[in-house]
Amino acid sequence: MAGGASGEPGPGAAAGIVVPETQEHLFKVLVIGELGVGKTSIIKRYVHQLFSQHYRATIGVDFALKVLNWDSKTLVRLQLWDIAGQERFGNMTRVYYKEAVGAFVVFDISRESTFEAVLKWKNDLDSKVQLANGIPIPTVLLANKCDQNKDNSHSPSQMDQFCKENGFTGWFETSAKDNINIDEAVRFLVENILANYKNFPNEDDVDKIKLDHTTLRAESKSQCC
Ligand SMILES: Nc1nc2c(ncn2[C@@H]2O[C@H](COP(=O)(O)OP(=O)(O)OP(=O)(O)O)[C@@H](O)[C@H]2O)c(=O)[nH]1
Ligand SMILES: [Mg+2]
Repeated sequence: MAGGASGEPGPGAAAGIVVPETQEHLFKVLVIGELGVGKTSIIKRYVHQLFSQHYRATIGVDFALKVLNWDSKTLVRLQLWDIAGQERFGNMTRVYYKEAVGAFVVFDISRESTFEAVLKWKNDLDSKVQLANGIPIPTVLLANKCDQNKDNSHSPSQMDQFCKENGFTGWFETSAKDNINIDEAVRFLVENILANYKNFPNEDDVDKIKLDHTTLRAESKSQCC
């Protein structure tokens, strides 16, 4: 245990605690797409289980945090960046996209023009943020407001093809109103982010975990002594 074969007490033992073996990840995830497609509503539904019909446009960027007990050894902190639709015409997206490891591009199935803008968002994203190995960050397409009538029907196989051709990891029909497929879409994105992480661990993240454990020990010490 903490003392090890040498008989020397380990750092956890010195502080009177056992350092947990949980891996922690902090993932920055972007939510982008045209005005009014439901980005804020999807995040509110996912994080707070709330929905409102009332539309208040996001100005600039908003944030939400969701902590996921992914499995018995993995804790994921998802930092969701809710970027205003009107930012596509601004010049801040480069700043907002920095260090993101995953993204959702959202459109509204009842407004075809928002689907037409999806590739503008995807191209903007890919030109401004990549993984350390230069490949695009995993990006999931969300066809939101699936509780409404469709403006144009793209069949599932057409959507599959669209995703394949344009570098989307996958797509989901969602409804923030009726809570359809939102948990599933997030789970799918996180699985893909974690798969990348396993192949190319991000050193900053690893350092942060080390720091967290050091802090934990320091805090425990200050409490007990
Ligand atoms: N029927 C229906 N309405 C939705 C859904 N999601 C969002 N809405 C409505 O669509 C409107 C816009 O939603 P928001 O979440 O504010 O849209 P947004 O993408 O954050 O918009 P910006 O902040 O301007 O970029 C609101 O009136 C919501 O109530 C949905 O799944 N179904
Ligand atoms: Mg918004």
